[in-house]
Amino acid sequence: MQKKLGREQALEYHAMGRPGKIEVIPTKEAKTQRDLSLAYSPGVAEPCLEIKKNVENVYKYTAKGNLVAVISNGTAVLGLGDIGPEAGKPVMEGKGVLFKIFADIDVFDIEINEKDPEKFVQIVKALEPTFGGINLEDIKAPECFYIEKELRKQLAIPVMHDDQHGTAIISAAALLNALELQKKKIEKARFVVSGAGAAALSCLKLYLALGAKLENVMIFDVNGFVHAERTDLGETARELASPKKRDINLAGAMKDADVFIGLSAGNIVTAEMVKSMAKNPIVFAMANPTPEIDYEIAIASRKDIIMATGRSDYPNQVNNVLGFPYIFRGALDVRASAINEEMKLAAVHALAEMARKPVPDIVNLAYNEKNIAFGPDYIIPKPLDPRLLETVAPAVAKAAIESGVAKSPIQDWDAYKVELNKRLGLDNQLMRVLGSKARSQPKRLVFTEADNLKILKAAQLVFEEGVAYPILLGDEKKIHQLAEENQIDLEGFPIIDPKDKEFNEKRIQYGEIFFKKRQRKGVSKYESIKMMRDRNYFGSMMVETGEADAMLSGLTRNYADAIRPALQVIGKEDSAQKIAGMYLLLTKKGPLFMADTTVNFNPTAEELADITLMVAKEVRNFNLTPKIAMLSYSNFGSSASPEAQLMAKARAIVKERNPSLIVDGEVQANIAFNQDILKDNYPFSELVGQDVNTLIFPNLAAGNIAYNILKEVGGADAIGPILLGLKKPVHILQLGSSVRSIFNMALVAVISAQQKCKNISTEEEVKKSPWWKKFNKVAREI
Ligand SMILES: NC(=O)C1=CN([C@@H]2O[C@H](COP(=O)(O)OP(=O)(O)OC[C@H]3O[C@@H](n4cnc5c(N)ncnc54)[C@H](OP(=O)(O)O)[C@@H]3O)[C@@H](O)[C@H]2O)C=CC1
Ligand SMILES: CC(=O)C(=O)O
Ligand SMILES: [Mg+2]
Repeated sequence: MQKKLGREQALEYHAMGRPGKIEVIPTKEAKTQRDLSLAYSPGVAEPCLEIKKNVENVYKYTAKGNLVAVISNGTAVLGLGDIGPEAGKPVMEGKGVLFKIFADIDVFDIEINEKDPEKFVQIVKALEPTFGGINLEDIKAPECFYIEKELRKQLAIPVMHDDQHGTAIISAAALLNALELQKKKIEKARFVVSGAGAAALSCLKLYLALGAKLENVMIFDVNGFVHAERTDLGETARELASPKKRDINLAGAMKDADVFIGLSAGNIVTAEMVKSMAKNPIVFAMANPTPEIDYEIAIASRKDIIMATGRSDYPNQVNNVLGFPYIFRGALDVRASAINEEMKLAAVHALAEMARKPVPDIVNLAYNEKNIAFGPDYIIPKPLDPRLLETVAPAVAKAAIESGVAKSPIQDWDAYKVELNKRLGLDNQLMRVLGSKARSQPKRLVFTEADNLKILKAAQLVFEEGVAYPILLGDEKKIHQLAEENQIDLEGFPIIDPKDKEFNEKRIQYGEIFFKKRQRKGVSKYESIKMMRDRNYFGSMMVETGEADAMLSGLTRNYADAIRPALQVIGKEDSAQKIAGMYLLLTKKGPLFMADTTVNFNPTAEELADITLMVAKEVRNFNLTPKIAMLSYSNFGSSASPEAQLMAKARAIVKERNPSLIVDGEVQANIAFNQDILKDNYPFSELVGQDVNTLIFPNLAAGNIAYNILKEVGGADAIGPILLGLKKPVHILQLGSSVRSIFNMALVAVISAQQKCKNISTEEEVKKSPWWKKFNKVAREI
């Protein structure tokens, strides 16, 4: 149910906070006077002199080895044409983001105001000392061919024009698989290529290297059939042009063709043309953002087709994001002096083979599919597949070594793979897993403060991301006005104002249920019904009665007021147990779960044990094994104070109740994370050899202070508070949370609803459930 993005959202995404998508972050301490003397003058002179003595030392003492320039002059930006260097900058920044998140490569995006190829080459050449590699991007043909050829000749670092070779590599991998599935031989296949630009001609060259025959190829550009007698062709187009002039157009050429390759412009191919192709045709319509033929039209035109586009919203996305991060990763890691044909072919085969292997669950989850498997709808790996890095980068690195362009060959390939996976960042992976898990079974989520702009934006986001079906509580008029003022499309979500007379009956029904629960706790029937005018009671009751699956509240209320209704209406999982609050911190070292940060001020050892066991259960919900440190200011009995003994005692109770849980303490936080000290001084500890991911604090003050310091000073993202111990998922947001934090909490709420409320799971069922039945406008739109 993922929705198309709106213009406003795209603009707001780029403009919000610090404009643009990137910043520079120092990698060394630079806080004290000493740090500064090392980072800059006088200390910095030492690496300068070492590099002066031997220029190769630049890789040892500077960021060059992991730094790629994404360079464009904005003359062929996506399929938008010559829009200029400034207008191309968002694409180049975006590419920087993809390099970073998929392969941990740092990027400076450089937009150059120069169309003259010779001058462009001179400018880029002069940048060589700064970078470990150069990714040329969105430079139009035929200039791009000359520019890349010259730079490859003149520079000793890898240079790749991604629109040419990235596209060629990915589409070639997809083509090999499609040909196999369609039982066609590349040598015999008849190709029609639409476009004679950077991408199209390079793709064709690579297909020829893989066995395609030029005599079986017909190329078309904006002026029609590309043949040797034409005088308007660039050098590369001339090389590949048909030797004979023929009176034929695209439609004529496509008759009986086996393969159509489109890298030109949108909507230039018709269903009739596809119908006229040979049996089992392959159609790659890769123009962005509009393909040469619409996916739906193409697949409706015949059953035996294999169809791919450059878009993420259809199967078989042939897009260069599958290549450039990993190709450069492999090239940088062996200090390759170029990206040569061998390396490109290695990437092609690695990608093609990867698509034939069974797909891990995390990929199925990420795409909300049950069983992605090699076949007509899956001929190329998916961009969110975490195996791409450990598959493509080593293949490229190996080919660089074997073809003699690697200056720093890799010795230990197993260690290299481990290093690559570390680069992916556990926190990124975790967020992807959470997103995927939530999307696999979206739930109905009540937002009690829907007359707040941040909540409305978050509700829109969770719906668009396919994470949840929002139910909005609040003043309907106010909500609509806010939505209108801020161009938020409410998609017709149910809007319920519990105070409205329209909901009299519902208030009575909920009030009676509530009265049964609280009648001996000092609440009268009249009061019970009246209390249902309060959105927190009403929302909690929706969850309690199964008319919704989870609830988010608290953005504008104090914690105690927000949590009370949930406790009274829904109650605890186990009446004897405590409830507790946990935070998930996404730190540079990976995710850290911290408790209790929000509910229990001074828990006893028994209560701490309860909290620890609840946290352990929740950590497993995140697909992680809890490795728990019970924190204090002393280590394993080094202090006899009651405070220190409290944590040792809590740990003993936990072990008694769950002997297999990895948990130890009392221990200081720094020791819990320092394997050397642990091994040397406390070899008996269960934490030796374990990456601690869960911290239990002796009291609320310590936990709360610690997570806030990590967040504010350490720059960690905080998700929480995640309320533990309630029968059904209700989470109380922090006062003033950002839209992103609310979204993250929605993921958490949906995931726990998946465990706790298995009743509603499919879109069909949601449409039938009470609030949607009532608001049948939504039922139509979901
Ligand atoms: N899916 C992917 O990963 C990628 C997709 N692309 C897409 O491919 C397209 C081309 O990009 P690129 O090669 O960099 O750009 P170029 O400007 O280098 O090439 C565009 C080519 O398309 C031709 N063309 C334009 N309109 C038509 C038409 N109506 N009929 C036939 N040919 C036409 C042009 O002809 P002429 O020269 O005569 O004007 C030119 O040969 C873009 O849409 C781009 O988004 C590009 C890279 C990667
Ligand atoms: C994907 C890409 O690089 C392009 O469309 O230009
Ligand atoms: Mg491009």
